[in-house]
Amino acid sequence: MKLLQVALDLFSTEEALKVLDQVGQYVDIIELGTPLMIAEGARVVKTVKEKYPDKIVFADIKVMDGGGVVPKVCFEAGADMVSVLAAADDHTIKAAIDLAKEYKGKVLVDMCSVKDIPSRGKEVEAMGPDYVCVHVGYDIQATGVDPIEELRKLDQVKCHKAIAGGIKLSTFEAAVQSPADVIISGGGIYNQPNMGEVAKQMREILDKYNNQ
Ligand SMILES: O=C(CO)[C@H](O)[C@H](O)COP(=O)(O)O
Repeated sequence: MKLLQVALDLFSTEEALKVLDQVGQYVDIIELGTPLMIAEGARVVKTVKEKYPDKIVFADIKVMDGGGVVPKVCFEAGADMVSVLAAADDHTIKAAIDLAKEYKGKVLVDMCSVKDIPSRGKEVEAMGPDYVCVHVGYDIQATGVDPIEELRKLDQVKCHKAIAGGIKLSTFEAAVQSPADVIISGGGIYNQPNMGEVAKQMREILDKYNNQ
C-alpha cells in the first residue's frame, strides 16, 4: 500500500499545527521538516505525536554524522522515523539503522545530492534501511530536475522507496504511478490557499490506486 506524506517545512510548531488541522486527516505520515526540527527541536516531535498518535511521525533531521546518537533525542520524543543522508559514511547509516531497531523505529535514507544514485542506492540498500528516498532538493528544483526521472535511477534497488522534490497536485498522480511507496509533498500542500482540499484530492488519488 502506498502512503502519503506531508512535509511540514515550516518554522514554528504553531504553523505546523495549523496546517495539520486542515490536512492531517488525509495523510499517513507527518514529516516534521528540517527547518521545523532546527527551529523547534525534539519538542515539536512530542507535541505532534501526542496530537496525532495514529500517524507515522517522521523527524527529517538529515543526519550526516553521529548516526548512533543524534536520532536518539527524536525517538525518545516519540518519532517513528528519522532521516539519514545517503551521502554520509556507511558507519553513520548503519549506526542509525541499529539505533532505530532499539526504538522499534524506522530510517529513511535520503539520496539528496548523491551524484551516482544507481550505485549508492545499491550500497544503501545492502544496509537494510526502511526507505530509500529520491529527493530533488529545494536548491535544485528550479533547474527542472524531475523526481520521477530520478527515481528511475533506483530501478535496480528493491527496498521500499520514497519520492520528494516539488510534488504537487498536478504531478501527484504520476508520482503515485511511479515505483515509489511513499509520495512526499510539502509546499505542494501547505503553500496552497485550499490546502485541505488539495490534501483530500491527493488522498482520493492514492486510495483509488491502492484499491485497484
Ligand atoms: O526535505 C525537504 C527539503 O530538503 C522537503 O521536505 C522535501 O523536498 C519535500 O518538500 P517539497 O514538496 O516542498 O519539495
